[in-house]
Amino acid sequence: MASAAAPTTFSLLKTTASSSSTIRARASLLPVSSTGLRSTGLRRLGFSAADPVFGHHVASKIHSFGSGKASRAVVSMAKKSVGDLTAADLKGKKVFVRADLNVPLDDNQKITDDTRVRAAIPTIKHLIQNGAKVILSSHLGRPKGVTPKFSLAPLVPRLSELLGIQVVKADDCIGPEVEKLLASLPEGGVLLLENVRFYKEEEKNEPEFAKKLASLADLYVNDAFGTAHRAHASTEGVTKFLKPSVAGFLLQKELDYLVGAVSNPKRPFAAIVGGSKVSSKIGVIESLLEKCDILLLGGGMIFTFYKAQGLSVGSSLVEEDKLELATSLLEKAKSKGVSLLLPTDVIIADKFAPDANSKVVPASAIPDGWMGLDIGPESVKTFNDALETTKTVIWNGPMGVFEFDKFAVGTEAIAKKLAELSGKGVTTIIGGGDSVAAVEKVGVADVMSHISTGGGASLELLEGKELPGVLALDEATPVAV
Ligand SMILES: Nc1ncnc2c1ncn2[C@@H]1O[C@H](COP(=O)(O)OP(=O)(O)OP(=O)(O)O)[C@@H](O)[C@H]1O
Ligand SMILES: O=C(O)[C@H](O)COP(=O)(O)O
Repeated sequence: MASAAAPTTFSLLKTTASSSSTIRARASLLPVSSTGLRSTGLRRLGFSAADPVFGHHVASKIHSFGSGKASRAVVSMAKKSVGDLTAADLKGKKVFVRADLNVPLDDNQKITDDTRVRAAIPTIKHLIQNGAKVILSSHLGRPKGVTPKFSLAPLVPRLSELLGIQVVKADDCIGPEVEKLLASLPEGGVLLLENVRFYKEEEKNEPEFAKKLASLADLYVNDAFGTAHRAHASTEGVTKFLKPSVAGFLLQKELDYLVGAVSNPKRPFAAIVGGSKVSSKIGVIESLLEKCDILLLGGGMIFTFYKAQGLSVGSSLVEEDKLELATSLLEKAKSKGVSLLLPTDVIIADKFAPDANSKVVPASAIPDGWMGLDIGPESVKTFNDALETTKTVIWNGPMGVFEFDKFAVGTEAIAKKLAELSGKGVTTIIGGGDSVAAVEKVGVADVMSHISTGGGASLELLEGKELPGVLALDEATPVAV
């Protein structure tokens, strides 16, 4: 039986960089000088300190992965960028922009989190400032046919405010009404199409529907990172009928961090993986084990690892059919020379509820009838000490049931630690989903190097999968900066 008195640590840190041949999202890795890259690269990507989402902190850090003479940066994902298009390419042109404006709305149809709207702005601004006519498209929710509560109408005021122009809204996404509104759209104007998922053909990626969408425009920009893992008509099909088809600034930034910084990190590189179940994170853990030096595990999945090591876990969440897998992941970490840390103490509860009785116990001493709902203070300290040594950190999945205040301490402590490290120049990447919600809850989202706007899409990228919405875009001509 493994001792629970100290973190389960395997081997020393790796010191060599992983091979980039494992990256399947086709990063274009170009050599750069240690100083000359940043401002040029940033201008090329269209970021500025004034951007609503990409503030100075993020802008000043992007594209500085790696270190020393071997320093290399991901200039693009080998995809043509909207930043490559100038006024000569754009003036008077109708540009179909697929964004992910799938935002949460309250019962009064008010946007409760506008992150995705703000994230879409740099691309749209670049286009309108260069005289293009922007046809803006998105889905919202998962409607089955035309469903008023999934209309994109609530997006118009916020988009108009952020862009500083009145956005025009169509009641359809194809057809004569859209064509009429487009005919009267001025250069620098934005026409927001209705929810593209009101047509079942969208998710079926039907070529005839994609062709109709494409027929509205002269060229295509995909900036919908959150939907890039879907091969739908507006994310993939449309590229077959519109050239050029290029990546927007948000899509590029997501790829630069979630693929670029992760596959070519400044080292030591730590990955923190939490969440509920190990089964939903197998791909992510296996992929990160190829790249990281330190792996910290938290969340509900740790109990499957404990049980695999012969510890009793009370009524904690356990996936009985994943015990062998947990053992093989521990062995894999060891063989790869990755330092894998499991929490040594946990906060346990007598029921799954916000008002449960709770106490801190060693991971080896969870009594029957109690369940682990957070990592304990000793583990937080051990994790923080390990993180202190790093230069790049990626985090996916909460350390505990952070929705209940009593069990949010471990998750919040990690969020605060990453914020502190970010302030010291460590590249900090929050890989989507609930960890983003946790970082926002603590109020430290602004200081992280990158907060992904994608849930499923970011997980798939971290698993090393190719995203159809990215693959479909035109290849870039590599440019040395
Ligand atoms: N010890 C635990 N026991 C049970 N559930 C837990 C535990 N720790 C964390 N969770 C739950 O895990 C959930 C998040 O897990 P998930 O795997 O979905 O993470 P994620 O990848 O960040 O989110 P998403 O799936 O939205 O991308 C949270 O709702 C949290 O309450
Ligand atoms: O919110 C998301 O993850 C994206 O907008 C994709 O939405 P979907 O899971 O409904 O395709």
